[in-house]
Amino acid sequence: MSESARPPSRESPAGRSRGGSPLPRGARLCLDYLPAGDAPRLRDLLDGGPWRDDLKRRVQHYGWRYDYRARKITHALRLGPLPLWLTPLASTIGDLPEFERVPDQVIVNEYCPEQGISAHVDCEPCFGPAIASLSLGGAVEMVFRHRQSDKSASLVLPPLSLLVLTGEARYDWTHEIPARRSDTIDGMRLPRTPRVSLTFRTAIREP
Ligand SMILES: O=C(O)CCC(=O)C(=O)O
Ligand SMILES: [Fe+2]
Repeated sequence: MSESARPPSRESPAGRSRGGSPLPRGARLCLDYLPAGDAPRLRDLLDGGPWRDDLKRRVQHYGWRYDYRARKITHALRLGPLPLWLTPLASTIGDLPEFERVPDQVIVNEYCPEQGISAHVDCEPCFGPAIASLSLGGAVEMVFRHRQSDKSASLVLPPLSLLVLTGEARYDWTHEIPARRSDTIDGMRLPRTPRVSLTFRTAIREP
């Protein structure tokens, strides 16, 4: 991972998701967050990583293993510090204004066409108030649904972008990636291609 100075990244148009409904407050998409030249090495490192296939999609856990069933992280699930190749990225994400400290937990999700992630709020007692997902590979649509109303919004996550969720977007809205074969992006039906995301979080440890 290059540690070269990162140019200020572009953001998605102020607070608007596709279709025009406002993005949940506290959601911010940084376009071209990862320099394109850093992506191939990251993809190679992930390809050779410790994939787990206990879900419908393949995942890798770093820092702490997350127990999807019990929805918690315990001392027993500590995997150790993030690998060295992830630490420069974790520390630049930790410098974002939304983060109080450097993320120490990362989940890598691999989505083949027709795979998604169902509507959820990232575990509230397990992880801190800011969450950031870096996208690699094919673009997908993420859908947000307000937990107390029928409001929804959706956003295309392009490769190299970083989605940061805090506040209402983190706690009051669910997010999901519909399991589909294609997405309609800018009026065009685009078949899905494999996508990998890395989600950075700060673990809240058991006392
Ligand atoms: O793949 C993504 O961008 C989101 C992943 C996600 O929501 C999660 O791991 O909790
Ligand atoms: Fe999530």
